Amino acid sequence: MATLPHTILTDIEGTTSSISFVKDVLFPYAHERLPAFVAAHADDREVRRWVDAVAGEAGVASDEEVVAILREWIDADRKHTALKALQGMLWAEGYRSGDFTAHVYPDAVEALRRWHADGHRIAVYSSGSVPAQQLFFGHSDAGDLGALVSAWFDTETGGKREAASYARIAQSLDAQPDSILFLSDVVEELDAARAAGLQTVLLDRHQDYPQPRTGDATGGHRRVEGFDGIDAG
Ligand SMILES: CSCCC(=O)C(=O)COP(=O)(O)O
Ligand SMILES: [Mg+2]
Repeated sequence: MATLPHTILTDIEGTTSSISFVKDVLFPYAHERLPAFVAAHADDREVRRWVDAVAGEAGVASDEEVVAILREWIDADRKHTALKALQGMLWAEGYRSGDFTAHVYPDAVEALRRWHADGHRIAVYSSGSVPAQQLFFGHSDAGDLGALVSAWFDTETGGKREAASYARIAQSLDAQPDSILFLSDVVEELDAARAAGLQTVLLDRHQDYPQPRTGDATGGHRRVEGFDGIDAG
């Protein structure tokens, strides 16, 4: 990339961080603790808000039914805003008690630090809720990376496969779309970002995608295998 755009907007799972950490550590942690968590916090306003939202959407009445639905959604990797908000609350306990730290690829840590030091603005757009994103970067394997990120977006801004979400993010960042580079492992997300005028790069990490996505499978997006390839080419 000849000149790196001023703003770098990055996805998390499969991009800065391994899919396996999310699927094999975070999701099982939430799945196991969800019933006790909802029972213990049933009167907390934020918990109630999301539990009631799922109950209304699914047409069920009891918290136990909602919990069963949420656990099915975890197994199916549904990127539902209510699930993501509740997962974030659950993971808070795990990070604070030191049960795990968040995986961030060393090449991503190095590039994020370098871009930040060079004056680039770094923003995150993930299906994980904003509080979950902040916990993630605040408790990474490489320490607290939260200060590197100056803006956070989740699906309350809109779905990651919808061009309108990226237009909203550009507006919120007060930036021209083409001054933003979006990094993701998901071609459909990159397609949506490109349709909104953003620059795009596909992360195709061998650990996450053992079959390289080349040719048509890249969707015409520039493909790299790690963050060190982004401002190298
Ligand atoms: C930062 S929260 C953990 C990741 C997560 O729950 C998730 O759904 C990640 O999706 P992404 O949009 O970052 O691929
Ligand atoms: Mg991803």
